[in-house]
Amino acid sequence: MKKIMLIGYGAMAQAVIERLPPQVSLGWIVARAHHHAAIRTRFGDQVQPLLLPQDCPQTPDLVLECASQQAVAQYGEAILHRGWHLAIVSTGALADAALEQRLQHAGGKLTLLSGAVAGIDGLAAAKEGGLQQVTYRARKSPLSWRGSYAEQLIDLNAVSEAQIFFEGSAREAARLFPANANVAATIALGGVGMDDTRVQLMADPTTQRNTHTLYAQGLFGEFHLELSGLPLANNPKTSTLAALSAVRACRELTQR
Ligand SMILES: NC(=O)C1=CN([C@@H]2O[C@H](COP(=O)(O)OP(=O)(O)OC[C@H]3O[C@@H](n4cnc5c(N)ncnc54)[C@H](O)[C@@H]3O)[C@@H](O)[C@H]2O)C=CC1
Ligand SMILES: O=C([O-])CC(=O)C(=O)O
Repeated sequence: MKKIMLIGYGAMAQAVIERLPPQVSLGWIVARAHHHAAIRTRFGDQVQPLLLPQDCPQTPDLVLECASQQAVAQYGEAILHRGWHLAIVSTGALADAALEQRLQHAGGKLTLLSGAVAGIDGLAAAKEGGLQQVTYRARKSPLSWRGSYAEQLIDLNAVSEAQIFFEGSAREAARLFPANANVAATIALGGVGMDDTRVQLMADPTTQRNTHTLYAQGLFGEFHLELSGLPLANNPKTSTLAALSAVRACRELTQR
């Protein structure tokens, strides 16, 4: 039996808990203090709520970050420094170049989950031959952008047709939209980097989906990938596929 630590107790963490493979158990949840009573009530002694990963008395087989870019910045180094395996979904944290360097040199094992997008394997292969252009566009409902920096760029209540409200680099997108543009960072890290990956963010009142469009061109030829994902019921910002990529990381623990 493999025993994992989850960081976060929000929509994605709940979706992961519901789908944990049979040979994987949840041992610890790093969560804000106000979640601890609910965790104890739900899991009894089986799962220990923690304020910090470092409070864990054992070595988890995997630490699964499903919380925020801020959580990666706050705990990432300490986890890796212990030699533990950390898988992160809030990949946009690596838009902070200094943090990326610290995590790369901290030890342990860092895995970037594919999250809400597909095609990163092909993009990384294409990179071996040289990539000339990588662009990414996210199209989500106005509801999915609510509470984000988008509110300063567009009137989300008044948007009547699909509208691009942000264009810039993956680094800018990931930092300005920490709960919405991690995919931009994932694509950047697999391809031409944070500064050369061009990103468009779009609000579309006619959609209920989170649609990710990836275009890459290089020596290999070109590809155009469009993924139309269903958001989680509890968080319209987050695609179901992102949670499933975390479940897959758990399943892989049992397949080694
Ligand atoms: N790579 C990808 O494709 C995607 C990545 N994400 C990332 O996953 C994160 C989680 O998504 P959801 O669960 O839907 O968000 P959510 O807002 O429903 O839940 C986040 C949870 O993490 C907790 N949290 C945040 N920072 C924390 C910290 N420093 N310490 C302890 N707990 C902390 C919050 O209290 C909350 O319980 C997003 O914020 C985003 O960074 C989300 C969607 C796609
Ligand atoms: O789940 C999604 O559709 C994408 C997302 O939030 C992100 O890239 O951070």
